[in-house]
Amino acid sequence: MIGKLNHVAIAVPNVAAAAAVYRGALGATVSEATPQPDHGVTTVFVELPNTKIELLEPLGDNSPIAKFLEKNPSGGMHHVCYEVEDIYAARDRLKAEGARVLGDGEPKIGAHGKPVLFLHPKDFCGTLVEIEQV
Ligand SMILES: CC[C@H](C(=O)O)C(=O)SCCNC(=O)CCNC(=O)[C@H](O)C(C)(C)COP(=O)(O)OP(=O)(O)OC[C@H]1O[C@@H](n2cnc3c(N)ncnc32)[C@H](O)[C@@H]1OP(=O)(O)O
Ligand SMILES: [Co+2]
Repeated sequence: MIGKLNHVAIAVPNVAAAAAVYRGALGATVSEATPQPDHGVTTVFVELPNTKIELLEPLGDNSPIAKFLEKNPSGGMHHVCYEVEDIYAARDRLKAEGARVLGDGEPKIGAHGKPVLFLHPKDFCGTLVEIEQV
């Protein structure tokens, strides 16, 4: 069911500083920062030959990554995103298998303008999993 690794996300306290590290020391191609108010984050994407790194900074008072950063003040690996062909079929299969789909269970439009869902880390080896329909 899951396909390519679309991105690995790193939550950071300051996305501009993190972007400068990737652009400078690591010599990567880095996007501009994009506020994503519906998701409570500001994102920067680092383009790699085979996938992307998503840098995330909290946006607003109820950011879903705020608590993660309290526990990891320097930042840390936050989630992985796998591609799926049909997000509704994937959701229904995951729910049938007893996995917890976060939020109201309805896909939201993510940073790439595609539908995304998140799955509870406790059901996936302690890793927050995002699925994105491509
Ligand atoms: C613009 C969209 C963009 C895209 O790619 O398109 C994005 O990726 S947006 C990314 C930000 N949005 C989200 O992360 C939405 C889904 N996340 C959530 O709903 C929350 O972060 C949640 C529920 C996973 C955790 O929320 P919170 O930290 O407030 O809850 P708890 O402290 O109760 O955590 C429960 C339990 O899970 C552990 N945890 C939390 N976050 C992670 C994580 N990133 N990876 C692994 N484990 C995580 C936490 O430590 C708790 O475990 P416990 O043993 O009970 O302490
Ligand atoms: Co993501």
